[in-house]
Amino acid sequence: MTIVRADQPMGLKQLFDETGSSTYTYLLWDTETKDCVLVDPVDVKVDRDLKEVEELGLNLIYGINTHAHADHITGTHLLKQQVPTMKSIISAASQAKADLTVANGDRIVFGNRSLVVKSTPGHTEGCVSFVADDESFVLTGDALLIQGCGRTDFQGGSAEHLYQSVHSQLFSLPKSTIVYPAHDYKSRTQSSIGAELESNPRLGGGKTQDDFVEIMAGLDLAYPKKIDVAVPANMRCGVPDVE
Ligand SMILES: N[C@@H](CCC(=O)N[C@@H](CSS)C(=O)NCC(=O)O)C(=O)O
Ligand SMILES: [Fe+2]
Repeated sequence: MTIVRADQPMGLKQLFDETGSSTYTYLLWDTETKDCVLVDPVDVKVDRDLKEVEELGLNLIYGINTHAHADHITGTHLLKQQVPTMKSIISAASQAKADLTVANGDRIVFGNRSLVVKSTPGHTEGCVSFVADDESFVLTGDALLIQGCGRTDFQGGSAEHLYQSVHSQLFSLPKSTIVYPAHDYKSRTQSSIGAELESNPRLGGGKTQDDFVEIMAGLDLAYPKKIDVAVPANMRCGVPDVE
């Protein structure tokens, strides 16, 4: 049986990859049982992540990815080598390999705490977001970024799907829910559903789906530098190519 301690905050540490990807990795834990998960770990930051786990006296249960990333290799493979009991998790819709796959509505339980899986495709077909058991925060991956959103021009991306995902699955959360994205390129650390609903320049402030599709079609972004290496590796849970 899962006893949700919604009267106490979940342990949360936001960790940043300053080496190029500007990825936020999240260490979440049950403050009573010390069971923890890492969400969106980066390969070059695995030693830092494990040091955090050790210093806080935590037991690493799951290494979770919001999607098959295009800009960096996930740390889940390296984490599994160092913590063989840890299980990797990704969405079934991503079609990537992992020990466990999840779909909309599933609950990822660690100790007496949990994350609810929300299917938020559009940046990639398999993107999911994770809502804390008490709805105090949501990890949005690359679906919803602070005053922005994930691009929709590769990996089965679709501006129409992303608009629907954000409006139906994320903007329906309480306005007070804190938004923790997988990236920020301007040193911002968090937002809220209320703030994004009101002023996200792509998706908020009453922007229609047609407005959004036009905005996304005009972005003209350079492809991530590591995309050709990162996507195939991430489809294998971060296992590098073996020639
Ligand atoms: N410069 C970076 C890649 C930047 C990028 O494309 N970011 C993605 C998220 S990682 S798949 C994105 O969706 N950006 C949206 C935006 O509006 O910038 C690199 O080369 O690694
Ligand atoms: Fe991405």
